[in-house]
Formats: sequence, C-alpha cells, structure tokens
Amino acid sequence: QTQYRELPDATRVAPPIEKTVAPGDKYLPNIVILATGGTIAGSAASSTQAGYTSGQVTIDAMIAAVPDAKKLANIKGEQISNVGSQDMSFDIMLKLANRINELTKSNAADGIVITHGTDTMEETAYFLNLVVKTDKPVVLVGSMRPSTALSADGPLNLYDAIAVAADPEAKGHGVMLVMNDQIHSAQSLVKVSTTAVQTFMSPLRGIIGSSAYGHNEFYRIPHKIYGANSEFSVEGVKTLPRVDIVYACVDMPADLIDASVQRGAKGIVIAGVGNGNMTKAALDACQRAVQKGVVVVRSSRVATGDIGRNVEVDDNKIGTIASYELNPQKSRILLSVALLKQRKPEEIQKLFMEY
Ligand SMILES: NC(=O)CC[C@H](N)C(=O)O
Repeated sequence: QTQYRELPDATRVAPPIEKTVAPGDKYLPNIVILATGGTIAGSAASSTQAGYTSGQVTIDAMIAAVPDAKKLANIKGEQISNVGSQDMSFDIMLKLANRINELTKSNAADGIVITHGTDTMEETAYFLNLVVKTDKPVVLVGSMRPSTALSADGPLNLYDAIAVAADPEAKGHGVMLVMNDQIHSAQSLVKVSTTAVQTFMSPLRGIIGSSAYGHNEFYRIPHKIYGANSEFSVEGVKTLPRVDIVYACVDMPADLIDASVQRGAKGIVIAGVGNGNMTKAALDACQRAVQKGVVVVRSSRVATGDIGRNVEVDDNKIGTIASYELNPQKSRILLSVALLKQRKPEEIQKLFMEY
C-alpha cells in the first residue's frame, strides 16, 4: 500500500523529500499547486447565472473537488493570490517565478500546477517560460465556467493538469497550459474566445499533446528556447521596465506613440495592422521614439501569423524590431524581460526570433 506523504509545511526552506518507497510500490510525485485566482476559483449565487466573481474559492476547496487526484500525486496547495487575472501584476508574476524556482530547485516539487484566470494566462505562461529555471513540468490551468456552474470545467481541467505535472514524460516541455483535454506550449497558445470552454488554441504551431482523464500523450517538444536553457533571470528583480502597447487602426493618432515616450516607456509594442503595418505618421513617430533610445517592436493585431515574413516595413531603416510569432501581449513580456539588461537592437531582434 502506498503511503501518501504530505509535503512539509515549511517548504520555503524545502528539505529534500525522501524518495525511497517499499519495493513494488509506485513512487508518487510531489506536486505543488500555486493558486492565483480566476474563474476556476470563481463562484456565483446560482448554477445557471452568467454573472460571477473570480477568485473566491480557496486552493484547499479546489483540491477537495478532485479527490481522485490523490492517486496521481502527493498534492499540496499554496495560495499566492486570489484575483481575476485582469488584476494579475508583475509583482505577483515575479513572486510566482521565484517560488517555482525555489520549489523545483529542491526536491519539494517534482512538478508545479498554477491555477490562473484565463484573461491574461498567455502573458503569465509566456513570462514563466522565459524565467523559470527548471526542466520539471510547470502547468497552468484555468476554466471558463465558475466552480458553482452547471458542468463546471474546472475540476477535470485541474485533474488533467495534475496528471501532466506528475508525468515524467512532461519534463523538458517548458511551461504548459492544460485545459479542455489539450496541452499547449506557453509560446504558442492564444486565447481566442471570450467565453467558450475551448478558448485556447495554438494556431501557428499546434498543440503539443493531449490529456484525457489523466492519460497523456506528448506530440512534440516546443520549438523555441525556454526553461533551463533560457538566458533570462528575474532573481532579485523587483519590477520590470515600462513597455506600452499601442493599437494600430485606420487613421490612427500617431501622437499616442510620442505620448508613450514622454511618459517614460522604455519600450513600445505596436499592435500593427496586417503584417505589423501602421500609418506613415505612426512609422515616423516610431522612428522618433527609436532615436530617443526607446525600443519599438512591430507586432500585429491579427490573431495569427509571423511578422518576420514578407515585410513591407524596412526595420533596418526605421530601427524597429519585428516580433516574429509573438502577439502584442507576449511581445511586451519578452521586451520587458529583455530590457532588464542593456542590449543592442540587433540582440533584441535575435531574442524575438529565438524565444
Ligand atoms: N475564464 C476566466 O478565467 C476569466 C475570468 C477572469 N476575468 C480571469 O481572467 O481571471
């Protein structure tokens, strides 16, 4: 009979956990769930109403809703925050990253699950993919229906996320998102529906695997640099430099770009039209920003595509950087982390091709 072991409470100075088990016993991995809030922790007064509040249910109650997960792993929950992810902040993201690095460096965790709202999941997932220093599985999970709803999707998503985090085969895939039976890479996933359960897609690269009732299949290793191979670190970092996003449209007011420079942005990401395009006036404003030492990245408001191909804008002439596969919100994350260090524009361009 396998003895389920509780992780010690004081995992902040995590002592190594004994991995010896009786012969014939299955070793159960130690999974730590870091809870941040979101719909998965949301509740409403009735099971059929559309209005609800994110971040109401504690991690202990969420774990209690999936009792079978105890057969997959020794589970311990920690409440990092309890917010709707529209209120996710760099402060909480840095806290998460440091905690993951701490837990995975020691034997306190063989894998990590993070419960998170879906609105800004792309950003937290991609940020963690850049700055966590481990090959152990790190899995984000959320839901589209609150815990009190009819057919709530949270419990099965959480069960599958634990199963992926506990799976030795999941190692080396970087930060993943598990929802709706699918495993996505942090680099490729995007949120495509405001309310549908099947809101996450990886349109450019495809999903990296599937998970159904805890049975996982891995199709491929993500194609970019991440995790232990990433050159980024947020050790000791208290805040990230200001990077603004300016949304392009027909006849856009180019002075938004000048205003951003005046307000002290170190970087600006343009959510361009089409393949990272914008009006001539906006391109001129970008050039002025670059001349003042602000790093300007051209991304796109289009849901999918690669900015580095078939370009109409001469980045070398204007001094701008192409975001390649990254949408504006992920471009902002990469640029914020990249600007923690002094780098030449050509070095930053290379980062956008590699990460
Ligand atoms: N489905 C969700 O998780 C969205 C709820 C909420 N706005 C959040 O992102 O936390």
